[in-house]
Amino acid sequence: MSKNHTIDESLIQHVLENDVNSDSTVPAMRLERLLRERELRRSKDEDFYLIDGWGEQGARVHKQRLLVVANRLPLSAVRTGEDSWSLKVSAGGVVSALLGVHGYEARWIGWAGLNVPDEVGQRSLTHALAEKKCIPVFLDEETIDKYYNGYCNHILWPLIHYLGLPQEDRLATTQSFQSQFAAYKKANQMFADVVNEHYKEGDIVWVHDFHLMFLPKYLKDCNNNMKVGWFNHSPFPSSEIYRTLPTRSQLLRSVLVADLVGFHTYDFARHFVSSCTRILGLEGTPDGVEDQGKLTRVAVYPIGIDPDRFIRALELPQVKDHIIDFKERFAGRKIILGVDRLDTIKGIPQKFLAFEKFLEENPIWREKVVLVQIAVPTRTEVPEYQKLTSKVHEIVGWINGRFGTLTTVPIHHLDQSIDFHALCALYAITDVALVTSIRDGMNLVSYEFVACQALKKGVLILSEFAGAAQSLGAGAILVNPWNVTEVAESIAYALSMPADEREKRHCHNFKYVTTHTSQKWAETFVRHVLFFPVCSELSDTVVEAQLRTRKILPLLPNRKAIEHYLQSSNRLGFHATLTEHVDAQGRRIDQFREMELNLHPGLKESLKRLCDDPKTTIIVLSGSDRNVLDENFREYNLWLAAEHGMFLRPTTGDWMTTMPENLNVDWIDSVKNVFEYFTERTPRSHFEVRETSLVWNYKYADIEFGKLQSKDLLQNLRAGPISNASVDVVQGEQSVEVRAVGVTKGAGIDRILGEIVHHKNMNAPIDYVLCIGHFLQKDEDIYKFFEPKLPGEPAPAPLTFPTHEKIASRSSLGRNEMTLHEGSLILDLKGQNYFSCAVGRNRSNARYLLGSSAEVVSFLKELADCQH
Ligand SMILES: O=P(O)(O)OC[C@H]1O[C@H](O[C@H]2O[C@H](CO)[C@@H](O)[C@H](O)[C@H]2O)[C@H](O)[C@@H](O)[C@@H]1O
Ligand SMILES: O=c1ccn([C@@H]2O[C@H](COP(=O)(O)OP(=O)(O)O)[C@@H](O)[C@H]2O)c(=O)[nH]1
Repeated sequence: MSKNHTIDESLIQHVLENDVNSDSTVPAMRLERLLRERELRRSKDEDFYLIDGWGEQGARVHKQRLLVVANRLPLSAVRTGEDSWSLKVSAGGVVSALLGVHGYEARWIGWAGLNVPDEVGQRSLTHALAEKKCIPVFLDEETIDKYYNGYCNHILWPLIHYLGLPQEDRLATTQSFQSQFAAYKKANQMFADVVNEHYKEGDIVWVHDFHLMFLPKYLKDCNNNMKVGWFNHSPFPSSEIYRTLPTRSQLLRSVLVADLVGFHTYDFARHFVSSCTRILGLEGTPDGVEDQGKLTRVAVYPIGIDPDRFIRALELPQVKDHIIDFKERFAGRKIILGVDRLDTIKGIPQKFLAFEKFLEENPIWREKVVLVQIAVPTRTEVPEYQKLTSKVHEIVGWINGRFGTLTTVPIHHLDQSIDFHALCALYAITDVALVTSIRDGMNLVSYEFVACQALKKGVLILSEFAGAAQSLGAGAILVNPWNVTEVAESIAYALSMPADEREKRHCHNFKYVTTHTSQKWAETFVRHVLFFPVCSELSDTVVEAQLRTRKILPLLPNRKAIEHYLQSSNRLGFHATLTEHVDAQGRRIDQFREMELNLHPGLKESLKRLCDDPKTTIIVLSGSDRNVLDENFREYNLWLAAEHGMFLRPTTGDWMTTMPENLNVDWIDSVKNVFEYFTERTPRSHFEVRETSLVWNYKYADIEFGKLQSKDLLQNLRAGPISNASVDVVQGEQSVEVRAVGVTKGAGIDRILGEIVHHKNMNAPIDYVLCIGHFLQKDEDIYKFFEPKLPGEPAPAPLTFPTHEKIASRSSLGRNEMTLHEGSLILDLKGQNYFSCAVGRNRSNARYLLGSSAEVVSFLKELADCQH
């Protein structure tokens, strides 16, 4: 950090301390000017800035002190003399993300990356780091070896990334395992000691990652009032893998002492909770893990980057110079970029093998493309990493030897880290970024690439095993890195992708990356350590997944349906397909227009005529809520039934509820959280919250991606919010709906009919029913309701008017005298005056089929034209 930087900061600090109190907004022009200057200076001096004690926007001063505790400090130290040090920004996503967080009075506690055995060294390094608000934990050589190289990187890291426990030399492994575990605990205690030394009452302690799973326990053992959050940056594997770890229970129990436990994705959180339930026998709830009344909250906080830092950097002269230089160097060739720590989880060999396959299959590209791979050395003392380095070199040599020429090599491989400016320049000029992690907590390289691509709009090929696949999957090409053929084909596709598709994909991701920042991630997590909204407890799940079918349907015999209609005198019509996503001209709205439901314009006139016939009662029965129906049908003389019949509105009059009194809807908030999470990560998906159900709809999203996301969403619902709730999960073609048990259109109809008969004072049975709809399987019980007898089924009990009391108990309506004899028939369809009709779906419990909404429109027009 430059000298100017320090003066600048202290000036701002001075203004803050003298002009404002802790809670007020700072309007002063002076401060604004200083902030602008600081921004300008930051963009000039990108070497390093740390969580700096106040808001990036400069609007509000937070006095919240935060102790960030991570194994690695954001600065790694290199000794240049007995008491002099050079500090360099550490590599890795945790550091990058946390460097983008502002607004806290923060201190970072961690290891500086080397052993400093002597007192002079420790004192001078402590001093040098203090300027950057960093506090070192000094680990001795043996602890570093056994804790960091051993237990963390040889045992835990491969295990949580699904690579399993080390298997070679079982006896030695077992012996070293025990001493490594002891060192792990010792190191955690050393971190705890430093935290305790610097802790002030009211601080929040934010512990990061799998290196420090014992820390929450050690801290709380000392001071139970300390607020401690633990966030895991890596995957948490399925309990089937995790349970192989000999020390599995102790680690889980220590983490559970924290006030809040966070993960990047729902999958990781779910795996953690199920490990606690299966291994420790504790109870998993929608909010976390419960142990004898004590709840540890477990939640999802997907990390982000500081996008502005990258966007601003592209304007810097140093970056522009790099861009010119790289463009010259790689002139005439498309650039594929890989940026990874040289880690076993990053799938670097897989990436090279896929690239080799691509070159093999696409000779025309051989001299027109280069794969630039930045492989940042990491954990170089660990044998697996040493083996990986040799393996990677061998593959690079092989491919370059095979496809290189006297003037070009296909793979430009660097075993080095590069500086921030060069990295930004590389991101900006890249055509295709290639991320092939075989497992990755998130993968921030993919976010950084997107942030730097506003001009070029290059393609991101992203492993489906990276946490980032859930957030950037809509714009990326998702691949299985083990499938080299698929990756090779994706490279070919990405290199020749049309500009409009590139742009569309890039826009999805750019929007996500620039709105889901590391700042927001940190603010949400820290706020939740202090306060967390707790959901209520749930019971019983039912999952409806398959569309069960009866037969292939015949087309609706229009003539016959109309003839019977004309002969009848008390008709009932049900419709559920009157709304469509259409524009004013009746054209179906495409993916990139508005998503509001509108009454099909071609229907308006005929619907009006049908509704106004006194012999006909029309009911629109929908899953939508009351507002949607009011907006579309206000002007018509028909009945509206919203939320699958839970609410009913007569032709004239107000909405009433037909909802059973004991209906449990306590689960709605927790389901909403899951829907919100997936909606944010699935562009063009949306969800609706109603009083008795919620629907997540991905009809307008990319269908492939929507399907993938819906699978994840379902798994996460089942494992969490609805694991014990009285709900039905109904999968539509492109939707997932969660409803209170028993809410179906068929169940609704029973109550609705009673109301109508009563309301209209009907004194003759209904002698014609037309029921048209595109129903989910769950709602197809409506067809059966009117069906005298389905083939192979026993005849249903005849439908009669319910008693006065029965109706009154089902409804909130005030009641007049019944006009028909109780027990007399409501329906008199004679088996032939019933026309149930599915729309656009071949297999259904309906009797007939209409091919599309347009066919519904033309049939109803025909019907209206025939009546007088
Ligand atoms: O400190 P090292 O041993 O050199 O390792 C570097 C970091 O690697 C891991 O990063 C993870 O965090 C990223 C940000 O959340 C995430 O995007 C990535 O997928 C993870 O691998 C590790 O978890 C960190 O603790 C290390 O510092
Ligand atoms: O030479 C380099 C190349 C990359 N990075 C950074 O390393 C981080 C890698 O984070 P990611 O989440 O992708 O994976 P991790 O290394 O944390 O597992 C990114 O922020 C990169 O900008 C770095 O510091 N030096």
